[in-house]
Amino acid sequence: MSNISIIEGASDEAIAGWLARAIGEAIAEGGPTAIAVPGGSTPFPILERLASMPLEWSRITVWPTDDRIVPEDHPASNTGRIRALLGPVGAEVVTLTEMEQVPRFALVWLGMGEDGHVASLFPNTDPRPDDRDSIRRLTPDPLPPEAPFDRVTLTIPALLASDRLLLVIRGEAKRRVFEDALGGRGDLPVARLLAAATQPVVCFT
Ligand SMILES: O=C1O[C@H](COP(=O)(O)O)[C@@H](O)[C@H](O)[C@H]1O
Repeated sequence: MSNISIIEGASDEAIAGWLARAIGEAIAEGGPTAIAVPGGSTPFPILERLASMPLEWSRITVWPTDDRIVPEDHPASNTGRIRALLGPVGAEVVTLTEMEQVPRFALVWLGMGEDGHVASLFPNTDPRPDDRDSIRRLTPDPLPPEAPFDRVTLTIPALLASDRLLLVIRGEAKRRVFEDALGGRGDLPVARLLAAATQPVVCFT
């Protein structure tokens, strides 16, 4: 497991500031910069603040870590919501399909569900660090009631082909799941991901 820093009680503004610095550093190293960002509900207030920060957005390609198989104008579409915020400032936002060639990411930002899923790697899907595919289409079981759709997702090796990992874990129940994963207890997707990570990981709670 890699070097993990936990930053407690961070505001959305503080997390957006951290992201802007990390992305700015990656851009300064030259060339196009690919990042991956989560969906769900937690990231959007942070993304709203990030979108107003002075970054060279035209040099940034944004990949959703995962999405629900719905049209982009559906309220549950992660890609649609990310594009609505970051398209207007000049970022390229990728639509995740099994046909895409996945780059190495400067930064992968992940959320986590209370069931220990990261991206759309749900416990029933047996996500593996040695998966040969970078992107998979799958069906969560049980289907989460707030987003009961088939999914498309980056796999563990695609998420770990990154220079940094960031997690934002809010709420006591998620915190307990995360602490168990860190302590090597259980075999949930988040535990598998963290066990295989070698890059620096920052977790905001
Ligand atoms: O369905 C999803 O859920 C997770 C967690 O979302 P949150 O709303 O509890 O923050 C998210 O990370 C993932 O990208 C999303 O598709």
